[in-house]
Amino acid sequence: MKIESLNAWLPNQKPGSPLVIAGPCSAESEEQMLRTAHALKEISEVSVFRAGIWKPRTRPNNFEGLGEIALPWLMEVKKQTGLKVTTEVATAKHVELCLKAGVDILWIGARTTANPFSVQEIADALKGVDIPVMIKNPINADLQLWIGALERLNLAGITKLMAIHRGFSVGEKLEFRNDPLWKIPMELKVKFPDLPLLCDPSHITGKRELIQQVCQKAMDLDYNGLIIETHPDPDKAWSDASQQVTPSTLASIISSLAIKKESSQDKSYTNQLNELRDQIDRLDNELLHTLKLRNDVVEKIAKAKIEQNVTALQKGRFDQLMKQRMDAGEKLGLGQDFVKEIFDSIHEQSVQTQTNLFEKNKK
Ligand SMILES: C=C(O[C@@H]1C=C(C(=O)O)C=C[C@H]1O)C(=O)O
Repeated sequence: MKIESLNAWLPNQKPGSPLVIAGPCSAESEEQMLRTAHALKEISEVSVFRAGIWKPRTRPNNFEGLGEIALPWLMEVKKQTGLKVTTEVATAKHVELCLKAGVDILWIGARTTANPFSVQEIADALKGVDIPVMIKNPINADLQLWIGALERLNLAGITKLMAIHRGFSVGEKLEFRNDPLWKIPMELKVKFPDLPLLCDPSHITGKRELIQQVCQKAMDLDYNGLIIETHPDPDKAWSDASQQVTPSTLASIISSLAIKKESSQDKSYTNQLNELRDQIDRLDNELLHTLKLRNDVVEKIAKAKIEQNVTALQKGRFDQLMKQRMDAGEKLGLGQDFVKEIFDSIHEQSVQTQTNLFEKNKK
């Protein structure tokens, strides 16, 4: 993918400080938007104003956004405050209306990203247009679908692309509204290092009290920016009331953040890091060696099972083993989920090794 860096098209963005996009979940009135925008303008880090005009809702008969009539209000925000403005588009018609009005940045929502037909329709409507587009992760935990949407826009000639991490629907009751599954955006960042990545803590948490901690985590993971729902009177918001913050809360969240740099040239730091990374390299090699030894034993077990015509999977043994490993891990201060994930993966591979040998032995 050919992606332009943030600074190439947002020249006022201070290098090293996060891009902050803020504004209400939904446009409710011109007065509400201007009031929010004027308060946001006073926060120097905020450079883009957001407001939803077309709202995809899970169930019918909920507030679905005011639609087209709110577009001139967005433009009035831009005129009065100088902030760039952005809204969500889900159809070619939305794109056409936004382009006609002069909206600066578009975003594609999580439900739309999940549907390649819709993404392609938007990409086609943007052919030959030079406008930044932000793409939220699909609601389901599918990195390829997210990449696919970015590629569709990129193939249509959009090079000012950004990804927004808003968490994933996993259908379980969680502390957060959407499961962040941090490893998915991290994989995206490693795969496309030039692609700016923003965090949407409002949709991840669903609760305003948890927003600060998620913002800090995003900064610790080297995200390029934040998109945070902000409302002058959050409890009275027409949508997503519990996750919106006031402009003054937003200001204190932003000023509380410890912004880290990507690297440091400090001599004693680099020396220390090199030594510690040597240790990691050695330990990882030992881990690999141990895994190879374990695999040799698994192969011996497979041969014994072939003789006796016994199944590869032994649920009782695995349950017992997992319990013991998790207890032992906990005593060592390792997280239970971490230990479980590792042994699940080792076990899956082990069973696979055995069934491959069973198969080979048949021939
Ligand atoms: C290796 C075995 O086969 C499978 C793999 C296991 C493992 O890798 O530890 C454990 C139980 C079995 O499901 C075994 O039966 O011991």
